Amino acid sequence: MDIITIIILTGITNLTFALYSWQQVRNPESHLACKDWAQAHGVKAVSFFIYAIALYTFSDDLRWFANILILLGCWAEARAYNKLADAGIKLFHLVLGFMLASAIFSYMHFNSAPGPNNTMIVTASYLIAVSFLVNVFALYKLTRQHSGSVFPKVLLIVNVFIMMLCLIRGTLAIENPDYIITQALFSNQLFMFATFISALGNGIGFIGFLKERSDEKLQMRANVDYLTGIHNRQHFELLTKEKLVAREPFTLYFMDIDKFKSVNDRFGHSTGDLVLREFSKALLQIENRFNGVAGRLGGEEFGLVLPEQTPISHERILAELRSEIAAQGEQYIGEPMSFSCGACSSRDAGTVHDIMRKADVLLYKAKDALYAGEI
Ligand SMILES: Nc1nc2c(ncn2[C@@H]2O[C@H](COP(=O)(O)OP(=O)(O)OP(=O)(O)O)[C@@H](O)[C@H]2O)c(=O)[nH]1
Repeated sequence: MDIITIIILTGITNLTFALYSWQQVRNPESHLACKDWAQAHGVKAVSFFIYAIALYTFSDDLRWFANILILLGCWAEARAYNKLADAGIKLFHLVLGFMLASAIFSYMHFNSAPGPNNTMIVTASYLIAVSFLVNVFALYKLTRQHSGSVFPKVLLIVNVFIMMLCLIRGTLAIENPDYIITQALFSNQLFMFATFISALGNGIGFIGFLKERSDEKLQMRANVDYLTGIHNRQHFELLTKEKLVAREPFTLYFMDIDKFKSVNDRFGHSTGDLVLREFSKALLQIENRFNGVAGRLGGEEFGLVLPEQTPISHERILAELRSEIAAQGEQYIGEPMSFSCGACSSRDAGTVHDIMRKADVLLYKAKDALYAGEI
């Protein structure tokens, strides 16, 4: 395959991934870096197409322009990876990097022999390697942040590979003055092929990472109650079912905050929301301390699953929770608050729904008793 075909293929690959990433910008779950990455690869795609035309027409000016665009694409890509990893490199430094690289490249281009030549191969290779070094720095941080994901590692390997390739190519060109004449064709073909592979690797790594992250966020949304951050009803039921299937004996508590409507009516919904969030925090602490499951089942209704064996008795845990909500009531509405509770052991019913139904019946008995003034 001749070099111009490989360059065009590389351009098409960059363009395809750029369009996909650009389309993801509208996805509310996508990362902010999506837009920068799409722009960078759009610029790279254009630069490869211009480069192909430059080689075809033997135009030095077009070759210079294509190289400046390649540098711009590379530094824009560094910006995207920096944003993705929150690596802390300032935009100013990236712009400065691009300006310096363009200035050095332009100076060398206009002061060297016309046509592709040894000096320009060395200059372009080293200058591109610098921007890949920035990518490597940001991607190394990304791999540390997401050690469980394979995609940052793919991106890191691809970027180390292309950076090394640039350095080797530049060094070969320095050490061999005949490089351009004897090896250029083969070496450039190999180099462009490697650039094509790296475009593929970068695309697959980045898009794969984006998809993985947005799936994780969607999963979170599906499992977590939006207001309080604890499990929603569906996930609470699923986790409870897992305990039941694993035959881990437990008791399920159904809790309902008393007279919550009057909190909303007298102090406003934002205070009501605050109470719900604070109560959820207390439940979450219990979940973590006792390997339980806490969830918001509806408005001001909550579920708590506690393993049968806990270091302190369930009565004490519930008493702690009661004094916690009483104190929260004092703090937020100036009077103690309370909740009513119904309970059912996993030994007393066969399915999660049966357990919840039985606990619910007992909860409403407790409510009736509360209103009847019996407790
Ligand atoms: N602030 C806030 N209020 C909510 C939310 N979800 C449900 N509610 C309110 O919770 C209140 C529940 O009222 P009720 O079912 O009468 O319960 P209650 O006033 O606690 O009465 P009892 O349960 O019988 O003690 C309603 O006013 C709902 O508007 C929420 O997300 N935020």
